[in-house]
Amino acid sequence: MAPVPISPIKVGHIDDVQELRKHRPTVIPERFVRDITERPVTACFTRDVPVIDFSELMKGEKEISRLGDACEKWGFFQVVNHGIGLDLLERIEKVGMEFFMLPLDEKQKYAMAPGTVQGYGQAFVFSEEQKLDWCNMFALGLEPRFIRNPKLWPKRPDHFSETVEAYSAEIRKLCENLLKYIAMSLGLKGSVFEEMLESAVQAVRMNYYPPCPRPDLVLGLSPHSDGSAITVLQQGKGSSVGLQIFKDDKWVPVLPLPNALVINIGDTLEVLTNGRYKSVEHRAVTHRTKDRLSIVTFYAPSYEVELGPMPELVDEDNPCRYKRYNHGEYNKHYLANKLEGKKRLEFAKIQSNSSD
Ligand SMILES: O=C(O)CCC(=O)C(=O)O
Ligand SMILES: [Fe+2]
Repeated sequence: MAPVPISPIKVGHIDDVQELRKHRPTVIPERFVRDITERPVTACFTRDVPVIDFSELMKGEKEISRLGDACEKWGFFQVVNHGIGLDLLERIEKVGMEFFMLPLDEKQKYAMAPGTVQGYGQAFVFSEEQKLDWCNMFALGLEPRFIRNPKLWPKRPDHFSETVEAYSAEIRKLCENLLKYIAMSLGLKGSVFEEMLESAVQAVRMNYYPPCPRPDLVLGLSPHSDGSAITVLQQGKGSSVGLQIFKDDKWVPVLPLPNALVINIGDTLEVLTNGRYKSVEHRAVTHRTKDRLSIVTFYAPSYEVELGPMPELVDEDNPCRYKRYNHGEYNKHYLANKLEGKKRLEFAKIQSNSSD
């Protein structure tokens, strides 16, 4: 079922979760069953993830300071009145869902090769022992153009590619603007991040989580932080509640708000802000009867860029916590390791005795 490996990585047999669900609806293969400590508990700690009104950010100080608070205390927020047409949000969900509903052999024309992250399949699987996520993914590199692999752009469903293009252009503008306001919330010049990221890398990943007969035993997506500067996540309308963030030692669900987009701080922004705005561990859980679609855009620096904490955010009280590195190197490291909380950020950390 997995594509023919070109790399030496041995991932073993990876069940396609939608096919499993179709043909053996009550079976959960061992590779999906999590160790007790990793299993999601059903008790929910509901706390309201901050909501930022994008149209208010343009008006000045007050909302920008709320944005700063959300980045500092949560690392996650939902943005409303973001200016992206609702029809476009609906269209991307429609083509995304239609893609996942195609027959397996059609989707496998775009199979993700082991150890890579573009195409259809399960990313971040590196060994036969590793637990699998109850999820199917489809991912495409978008910008800069040289990261595109035209063979992986699906011919079906109709309008898939043009919808992805239109959607991604809008999301890119939103990312640029959010980074501008995030810089302003730190008292920095609005263009500072944009200048640092240079020609930003943008990728989109659609995650489809079929219902699972035992949501208590599996994870939809393993805990991780994103390697991006920021991530924009659209939760499908009518999808089950699935995204959870790790806050104050508890898993907190992000309850979907109609037409809002979820934004989170990635590892890169944590480094640039010297840990003032931290990336946050998050995961997805499944539901017994409902499925779920999420459409996720990663907005990250150009691979050539050298990164490190900004001098403005380093002083005697805030000593430099991260080394300088080439983002391309970090990206390789990120992609070569399984999803495991914030472990991959260790790459950039200067070891100290402090707790973070
Ligand atoms: O599906 C979700 O809500 C989480 C997706 C996510 O965290 C990711 O794709 O990096
Ligand atoms: Fe993520």
